[in-house]
Amino acid sequence: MSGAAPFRRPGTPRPLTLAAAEAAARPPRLSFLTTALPPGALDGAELLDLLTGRDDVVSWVHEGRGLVGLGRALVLGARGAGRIEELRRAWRATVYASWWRDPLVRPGTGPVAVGTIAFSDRSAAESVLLVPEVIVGADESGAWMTTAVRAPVGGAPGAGGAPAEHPDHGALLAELLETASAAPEAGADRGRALVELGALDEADWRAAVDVTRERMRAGEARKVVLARDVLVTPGQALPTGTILGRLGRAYPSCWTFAVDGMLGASPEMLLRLAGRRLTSRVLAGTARRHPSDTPSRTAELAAWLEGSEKNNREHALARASAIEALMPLCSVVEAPERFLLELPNVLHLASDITGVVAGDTGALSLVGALHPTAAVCGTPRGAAGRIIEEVEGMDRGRYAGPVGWVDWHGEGEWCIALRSGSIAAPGGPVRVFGGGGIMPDSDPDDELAETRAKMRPMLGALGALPIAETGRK
Ligand SMILES: C=C(O[C@@H]1C=C(C(=O)O)C=C[C@H]1O)C(=O)O
Repeated sequence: MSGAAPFRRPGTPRPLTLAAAEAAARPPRLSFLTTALPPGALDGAELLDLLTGRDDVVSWVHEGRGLVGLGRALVLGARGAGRIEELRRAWRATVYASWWRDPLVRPGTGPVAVGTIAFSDRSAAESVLLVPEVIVGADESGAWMTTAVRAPVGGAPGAGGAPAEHPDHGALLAELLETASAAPEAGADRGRALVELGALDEADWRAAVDVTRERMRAGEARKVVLARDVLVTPGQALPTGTILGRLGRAYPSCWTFAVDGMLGASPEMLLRLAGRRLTSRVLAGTARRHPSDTPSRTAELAAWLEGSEKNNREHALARASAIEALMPLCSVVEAPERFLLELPNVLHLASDITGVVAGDTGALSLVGALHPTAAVCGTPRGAAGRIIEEVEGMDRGRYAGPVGWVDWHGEGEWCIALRSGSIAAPGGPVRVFGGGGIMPDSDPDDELAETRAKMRPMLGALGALPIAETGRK
């Protein structure tokens, strides 16, 4: 055990856990209260500092802004092919049945649920939408707090109903800041982390790449994204919030996320929907780099990647399939030239696609339409999905699935859960994932090295890399 108690305010009832289909039919009633935090209220603390030393946390932080949360007021769960649609309906019904007060009305204020969705329709892993008991958010205009509690029985639904008792936001923030400053320093690792093989060892994974190449050469698919996993036991029990702080400091331009034990620092924004405007970032095509590379070495790598025929083909397939998926949903789609995205562990070919969503399609419906993209599954989707299932030898769980948040009117932000791992029990071992797009002319050794580079953010945060390779500051 990590020694850090999960967040639980005295007197709060057990979290309400419901199957999404049941919640859609008989929605739970929550009460949400958002208040602005006064300027300077965070007292110099970063959002992720509020999670240090804690388990049962949620996170969605990019360049120091976003949402962090604690506890669970409600958990909605679903499995199978209809999981995203069931969760969407359940959340919509919950919002309709709930009371809230939100004087700010900005993205991320008011009722918000965070979610993590299994990659495959056939996964044994549950897909969830979770409402934290407390959220602290920050954007360029300031910070806020939202609390969620169960609504009293009898009040009318909707924003006009009876408010429930909410904790005092000022006192709650003071308590969070105090616990954060008392939490042990996140820097040093005491013991050595143990890294064990996952579903396939390295030789078997290279053989899986071989088989995949053969099947592609025979015409079965044009691109297939294969992944592998390792099991990491940190040298000391690490609370989830402590791991997140390390990820956020080492990879600030990524989205440091955590929902229900799935956590990581993803560079790939599946979609952001705000004011009907949609943004989606497609990453495909990768060069590995080392944190100690000189600028001229990085420039060489960048030139190699931008000129690599194989990587450009791989990127073009992923980009085209994202545009194709968005066209029927948007009145306008724009896809400017691809660019180079630099991260501490890898360089990627990247395309930022923007659009204006037609009608009232919400973020979760768009997630359902886009997932799984060619960047994490392949082209054509059906054939690539079959090959993955047959050769990868594992259930991906929520790895490479959508992770993000949705608000009261269906807008929100969703990434693809990459550079990630899953924790089954607080303080316990972490299953870390990494994958890469396989093309008919891929080299299995290169692809294996690429998966290692993509595991580096998580391995570094778990103390399983030499310190020089962590990118940690
Ligand atoms: C599959 C992963 O990454 C994806 C595959 C990429 C590639 O093959 O070049 C690049 C970015 C991601 O879309 C992963 O990080 O595990």
